[in-house]
Amino acid sequence: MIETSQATQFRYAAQHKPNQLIYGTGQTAVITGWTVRDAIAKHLQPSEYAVIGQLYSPTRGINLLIRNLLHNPHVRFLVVLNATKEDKNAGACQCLLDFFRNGVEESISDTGRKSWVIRSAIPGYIDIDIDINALEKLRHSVNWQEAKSITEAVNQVKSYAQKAAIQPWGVPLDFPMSAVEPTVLPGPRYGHRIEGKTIAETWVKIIHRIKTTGTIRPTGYDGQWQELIDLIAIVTDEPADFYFPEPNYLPIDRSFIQEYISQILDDAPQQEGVKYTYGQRLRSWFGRDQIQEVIDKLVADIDSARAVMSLWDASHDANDSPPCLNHIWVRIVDHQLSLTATFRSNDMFSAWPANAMGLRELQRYICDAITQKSNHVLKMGPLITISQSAHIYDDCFENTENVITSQYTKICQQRDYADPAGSFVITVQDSSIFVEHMTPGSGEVVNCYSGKSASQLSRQIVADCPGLQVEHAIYLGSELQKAEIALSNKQELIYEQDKQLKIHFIEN
Ligand SMILES: O=c1ccn([C@H]2C[C@H](O)[C@@H](COP(=O)(O)O)O2)c(=O)[nH]1
Repeated sequence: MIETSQATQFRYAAQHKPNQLIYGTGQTAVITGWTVRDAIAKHLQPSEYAVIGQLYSPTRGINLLIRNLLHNPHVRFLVVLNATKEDKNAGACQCLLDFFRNGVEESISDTGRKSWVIRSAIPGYIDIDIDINALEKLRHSVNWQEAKSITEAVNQVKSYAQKAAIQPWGVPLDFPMSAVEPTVLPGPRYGHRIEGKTIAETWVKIIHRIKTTGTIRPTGYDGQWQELIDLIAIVTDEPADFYFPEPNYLPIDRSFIQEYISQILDDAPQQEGVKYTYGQRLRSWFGRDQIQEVIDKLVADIDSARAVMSLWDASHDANDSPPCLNHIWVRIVDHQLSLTATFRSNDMFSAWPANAMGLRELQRYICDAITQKSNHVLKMGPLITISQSAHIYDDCFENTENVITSQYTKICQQRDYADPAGSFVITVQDSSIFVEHMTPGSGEVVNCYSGKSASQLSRQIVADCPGLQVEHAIYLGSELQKAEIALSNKQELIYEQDKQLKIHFIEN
């Protein structure tokens, strides 16, 4: 605390996310939720606030915010701006207010971690390592107010700033924090292809791939993430009403998705402090309704490869918060309508499932509209997302591990053996191994191989069909090896594909 002739000045010291905050010298912390923090800061003097910061998530953000407040006992006032649709969807501000209103109880988090759970309808957790007496002291020492608009928040901060300086409620407090250190397996950094039937199944495979082989890097947001570059996810069969697993291990539920879909499909007015919405970029930002234009274009020319929607605005987006979803492309092949969406940056644990469901709904909307406006009978094809920076934030590592542990093995067991690269029939005849390569559907023979060496045949097949599924390729390698063993012991062993080698009984 520094006494000056004009006023008492305090210095806010952030232990967490220090570069994401705007610092002042007053005694009021301003939490702006999803409203950009500068939208408030520009109406205030630094002497009127202690700190201004955003809060997005109740499960990830509140814990760090509370830790920072415990370290800054000079903060005696809190203004929580809970103004936008995004705040309502996320529930973080609501949950923070419930912390001050109702407190916490010792319980178990969604992922089975012992935590202080906020007494709120919205799940929010605080680390159990924090002393409950400190939490109670904080709750009772800070005067808080909810604001529903920027003006209301600004007025509230100004009115707190009128008060004479108050003593800090205690000394700065810090509590230990356990870090989850990931181990990383080797793997390619650039270009991954992951396919699944549903968004849920694909998601588990995605987070497994990133978590096991992603590079650990700084995020630009005072933390780290694990990242793969250019990850293509292909969802083939998401049902119209969306598949939510039971129990639901996704980070979203049906009610969230209902709200979220309108952010992609519907226009939204520009609002101070509120970032773009995808619907706004698609429907009106460039002075045109790009969704309608894509529909009209494909109705006029079903074979068009020009059905593009662009969300990146080169004249604006060098600035703060450019959209993560940048490009959408719709294609019709064999009466199947596919949609490919490119994200420059994608939070694969927390955001991808909602992004994918929102895009799937857009795909369905376009598919239905084209069907209605034309004579074409269309089926829904795959949804494809290309995530350029496909990352998982370090504060989600533990949740990610939990989902992988509980779901990944189960998902890998649901195999189907249909490889679009076709199938192979292996026989041992006379003095050679014969392999016929056939198409997946009708079983037409498209190639034949023969030889005595399993490794040589494997190499030829892999060179001709580099897109073989990994499991299929491993299977072929082991079958060919069995065939080679049978061939070199022709008197004693019989090879039959997919069966154990049989012993030849020679009758005397
Ligand atoms: O629809 C969205 C919107 C945002 N993000 C994530 C990606 C990044 O983790 C973060 C945005 O950070 P910047 O790249 O804009 O700094 O939000 C998504 O995954 N999907």
